[in-house]
Amino acid sequence: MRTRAALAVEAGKPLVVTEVELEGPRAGEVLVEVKATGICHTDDFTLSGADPEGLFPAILGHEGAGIVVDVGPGVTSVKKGDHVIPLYTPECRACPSCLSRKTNLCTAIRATQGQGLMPDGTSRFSIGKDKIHHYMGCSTFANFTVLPEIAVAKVNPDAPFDKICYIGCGVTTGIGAVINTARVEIGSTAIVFGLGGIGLNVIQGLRLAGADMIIGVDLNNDKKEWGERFGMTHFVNPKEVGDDIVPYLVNLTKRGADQIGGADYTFDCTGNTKVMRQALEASHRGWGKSVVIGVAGAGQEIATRPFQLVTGRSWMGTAFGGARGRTDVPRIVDWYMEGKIEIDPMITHTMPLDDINRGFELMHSGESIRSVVLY
Ligand SMILES: NC(=O)C1=CN([C@@H]2O[C@H](COP(=O)(O)OP(=O)(O)OC[C@H]3O[C@@H](n4cnc5c(N)ncnc54)[C@H](O)[C@@H]3O)[C@@H](O)[C@H]2O)C=CC1
Ligand SMILES: N[C@@H](CCC(=O)N[C@@H](CSC=O)C(=O)NCC(=O)O)C(=O)O
Ligand SMILES: [Zn+2]
Ligand SMILES: [Zn+2]
Repeated sequence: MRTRAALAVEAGKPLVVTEVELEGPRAGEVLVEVKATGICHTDDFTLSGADPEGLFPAILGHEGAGIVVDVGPGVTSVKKGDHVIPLYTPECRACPSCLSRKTNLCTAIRATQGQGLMPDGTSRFSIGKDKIHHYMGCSTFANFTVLPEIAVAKVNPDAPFDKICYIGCGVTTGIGAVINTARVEIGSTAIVFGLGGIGLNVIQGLRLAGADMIIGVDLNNDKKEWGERFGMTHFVNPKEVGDDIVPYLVNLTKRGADQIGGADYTFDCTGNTKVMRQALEASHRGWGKSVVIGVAGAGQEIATRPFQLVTGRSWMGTAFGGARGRTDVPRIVDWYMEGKIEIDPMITHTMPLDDINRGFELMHSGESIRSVVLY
């Protein structure tokens, strides 16, 4: 069949909307009609050329929702007509990682996924004789896409595609980082660096978890109102604080008899390695946990004095908020349907596929929280 798609032709260039050929699902695969897809900063990161795994030409996009329209031989867990969210972190429930119960990082198909291929080592997308790479196993910037069965979560069919697509990455990553990775307790203090599509979901996760003090840090003052909308209690713009934001934040988090300061939990949602260091060092001596969510470009490294770790701070990271996709994503969709979490206000812009590059421009200018492409 043929499908419309936004093609990443080469690094640093706008996407090109065109028709591509799409082969049907093989054994263990499903064909999905994508109804909506969010544009995440990670799509921009890969398009920029900063991703060591970036491949071109490729069909990017990993934050979608749609309907199963065909299944290949042997598929048992979903059928035609099911509403699904593609999973860039699949859940096979059989690999050593899934069976360990210690991680959500299923390893069943990670190698081929990183090469832009389906698990059998081939691509379903092409233009003429030229192969097009898949992306993060999802390629939701195509109206139709093929995914492994283990990489789709079946969700409530009443849930609106244009909102729940965001659960395919941003919502789950932010809330999951708080609940699954940091395991924040009621009454905690927390600092969130970067109040974009991920950081605001960390903030709503902290509100759900019952954190007392939720400090948001962003260079853009417009984000103050956004943070407050989802539970932030204090806002700090580093440009207004002076040379070093760490002592400022440590001082801000001094409470009662505890005059050491530092937050119980900190989260980097910027992808900036200097900010990652600030986040670690602004966490509490003895027990502070600092979670790296942001993705940094090829060649970048984090640094701190080992003494920061010797004195009890932990540096940790999270992919997809530690969520096991097929198990946890349907539950998060239900939380949305039950009004337990908010999504609608964060989707600030929608557009047809033809205007997808505008979604990237809105991200660059800081005007959008999330742009969603509607097919
Ligand atoms: N680990 C994971 O599973 C995931 C990681 N990510 C990554 O998370 C990061 C955030 O993604 P989005 O929220 O979609 O991006 P975004 O572009 O919507 O938001 C980034 C925010 O950080 C702020 N910011 C930038 N530099 C800053 C600095 N030095 N100090 C304070 N604030 C600063 C910006 O003003 C903006 O508000 C990206 O690096 C993205 O690739 C995204 C999804 C999943
Ligand atoms: N491919 C990159 C890094 C990209 C990355 O870290 N991706 C995150 C998800 S970001 C979503 O918006 C992730 O889940 N990583 C785990 C994985 O197995 O890919 C690189 O090579 O640095
Ligand atoms: Zn993402
Ligand atoms: Zn697995």
